[in-house]
Amino acid sequence: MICPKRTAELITLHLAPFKDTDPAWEIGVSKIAGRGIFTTRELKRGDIIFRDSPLLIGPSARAEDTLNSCSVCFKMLPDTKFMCRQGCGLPVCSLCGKKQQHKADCTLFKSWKPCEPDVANSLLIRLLCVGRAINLSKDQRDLVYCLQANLDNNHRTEVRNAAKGFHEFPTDKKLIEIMNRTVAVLRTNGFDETSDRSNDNQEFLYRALFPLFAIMNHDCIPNSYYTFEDKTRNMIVRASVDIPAGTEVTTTYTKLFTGNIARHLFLKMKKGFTCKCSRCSDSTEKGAFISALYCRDTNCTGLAVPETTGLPHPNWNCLVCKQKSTHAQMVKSQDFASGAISSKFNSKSLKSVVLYLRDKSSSFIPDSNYVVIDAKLQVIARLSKSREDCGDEEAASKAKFCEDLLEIMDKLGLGDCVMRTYLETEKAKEVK
Ligand SMILES: C[S@@+](CC[C@H](N)C(=O)[O-])C[C@H]1O[C@@H](n2cnc3c(N)ncnc32)[C@H](O)[C@@H]1O
Repeated sequence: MICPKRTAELITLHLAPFKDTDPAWEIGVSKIAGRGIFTTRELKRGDIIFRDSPLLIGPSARAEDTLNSCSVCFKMLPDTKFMCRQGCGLPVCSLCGKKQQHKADCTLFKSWKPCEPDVANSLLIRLLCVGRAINLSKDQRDLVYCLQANLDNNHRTEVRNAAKGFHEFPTDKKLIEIMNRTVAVLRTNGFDETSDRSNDNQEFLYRALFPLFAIMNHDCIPNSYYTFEDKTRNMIVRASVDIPAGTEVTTTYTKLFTGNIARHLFLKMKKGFTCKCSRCSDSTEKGAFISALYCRDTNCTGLAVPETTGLPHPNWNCLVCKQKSTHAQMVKSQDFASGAISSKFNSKSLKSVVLYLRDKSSSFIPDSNYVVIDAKLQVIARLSKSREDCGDEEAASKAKFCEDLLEIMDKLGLGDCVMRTYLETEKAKEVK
């Protein structure tokens, strides 16, 4: 572990523009893992803990993304003629094309001679965030190197694959090492392909490295949440709940509404660790029962929950009749319920989905299960855009769905977060 003091020095330099003379945070040794962030004073729910600005940022440009977003401001561009005319292979808007940032990017990419500069190539565009590390100052580079980098077998693939899109990609070992290291740092700490940040209803057109945020460890019931300032893309981290002085500040790397098994798998596969937080050690997830299914015994009305062994295929226990089931047996019920609910969505009538979730689905899957939660979230999102074929009755159900999800959040002990604000706002729209 790199010394918390040196990390704090470099981060303080990076955050100097915020002129925060009395920070509410400090970096220390964590009981969860390595370094962590701790409060220097008591904070109330909603208080700002820190602001952070991206040390590196670039288009996310994953294979499945549309590539016509500006590589500097990330605004969506028209579908055609969005590539830089200077031949660097990057999409850019006419305003940003004149900015210093694009000039530096353009010079760098042109020097590597893109093979097809007029064609948007996701591998090349995605590499921009990593390439920008080459032009960082010494202190900034030291800060990148100061952050944890989980060096798995794949971390060299990104640069190796993108290199094929250039005629003269650098062969200098030091430059390649900087880029590979940056990929690993982004994957471990950043808003990157491996992070599932849509949890809080926030979508990202970019990948970015926020260095102070990168020191925060994960908890499935975090005590902080983040939002972004529209214009600057700076991050603001606030207390979700009241936090005593000297407490570790945590965030979540997963969606808030996924069950124990799915979170375990995600954290293990994508982040390389096993979470041992209080939610993960409780098969009922604090009584929120997000993974729970009905007991397989048709004479029993109990809920079955997976054991908290951390295994991908745990045994399940009924909390009433104590019947044990294998994971394979329970997955059948889960798959049946998912199939039934998604076929309703395929029918295109939103009204029929709402009525199904309101009156029918609880006969075969508990309302607390994440499949139902996901379906309710989809209904809320669709109804917030348009009424489709729904009337007042379904609008009232939307308010009820928001209430159901807020209740689940309360059971989990989740305080303020973007999801809570969203659900409260959507509920208020229907309750006049
Ligand atoms: C974004 S970093 C967090 C800061 C890190 N502790 C450090 O010293 O730089 C993410 C890494 O921290 C560790 N980590 C974070 N939360 C954890 C948790 N709840 N349990 C175990 N390890 C965790 C994992 O190694 C993970 O890959």
